[in-house]
Amino acid sequence: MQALPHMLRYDDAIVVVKYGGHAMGDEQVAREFAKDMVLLEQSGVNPVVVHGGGPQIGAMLKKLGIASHFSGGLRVTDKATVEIVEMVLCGSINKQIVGFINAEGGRAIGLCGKDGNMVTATKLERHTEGHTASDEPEVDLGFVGEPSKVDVTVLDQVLGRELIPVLAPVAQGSDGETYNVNADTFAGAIAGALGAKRLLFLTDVPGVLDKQKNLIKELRVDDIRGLIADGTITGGMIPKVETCIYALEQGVEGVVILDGKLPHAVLVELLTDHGAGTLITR
Ligand SMILES: Nc1ncnc2c1ncn2[C@@H]1O[C@H](COP(=O)(O)OP(=O)(O)O)[C@@H](O)[C@H]1O
Ligand SMILES: CC(=O)N[C@@H](CCC(=O)OP(=O)(O)O)C(=O)O
Repeated sequence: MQALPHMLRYDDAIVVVKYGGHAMGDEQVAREFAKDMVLLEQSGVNPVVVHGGGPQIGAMLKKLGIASHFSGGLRVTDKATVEIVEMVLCGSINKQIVGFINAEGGRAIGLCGKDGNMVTATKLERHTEGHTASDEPEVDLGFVGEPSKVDVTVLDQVLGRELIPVLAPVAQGSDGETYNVNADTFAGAIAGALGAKRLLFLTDVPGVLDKQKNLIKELRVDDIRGLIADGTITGGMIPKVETCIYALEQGVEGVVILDGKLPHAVLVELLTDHGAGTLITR
């Protein structure tokens, strides 16, 4: 009964769930995640899954003897690397998640940004090794893109028809090239374009932590800027909270960062009174 008011609140709402590569490491957890997506869909919510796969791309590149490194949290992506990124994200990972959802009785449809011109990317033209040091050498990230246009026509066709879209963060550039897009950024662009009620980031920490490593349950956009400035938020959490700010500015009502390894994290967050992670609002 505790879930009922929450189910009413999310009835027919779009919830974008970004499922990070670290969170999906354990098969049992991935199957539980798939079950949660089916339950949400059956409860009248419209879940849209955007998955990552950084560690899995890394493992495949290693197997093939292709060296890989990151700059400012993004993978430097040459021609050979982008082929593997597309193979791993749009191929094995996307189809594995689709399969897990289908195995739980759902009907998933696996797509990437290229399908129906959903996400068009432009080459990300930045940047220096660090986030702030201007004297550091410029790094060419190669085929790393940022979404420049989102066309939700395909998703509009899919949502509300008992289908669960599962999206891989690969996009086509207006130059015809294939681009590797950070999955957080991709999820933020999709959530913004769909006017999602919630954007959930499933990661490997309980949420945004303070300096004493305690969970911060609620944050406003202005608090985030302070936490970055004073060094509380660092590393991979920076692009994540920057995406939160972008999505909120695009009209998403609330963004939650939570631990994807927690059993049924999404259900606890959406359908219980206490929630599961850090809720970020405007
Ligand atoms: N204040 C903070 N609270 C929580 N995590 C933080 C914080 N600052 C930095 N981090 C780091 O951010 C990481 C999450 O980002 P990332 O590794 O990119 O996740 P994902 O692979 O799920 O996208 C955490 O594992 C943690 O090491
Ligand atoms: C440009 C860039 O860095 N792309 C990421 C795409 C996958 C991703 O973002 O996966 P996680 O969410 O698991 O980190 C990469 O190549 O690893």
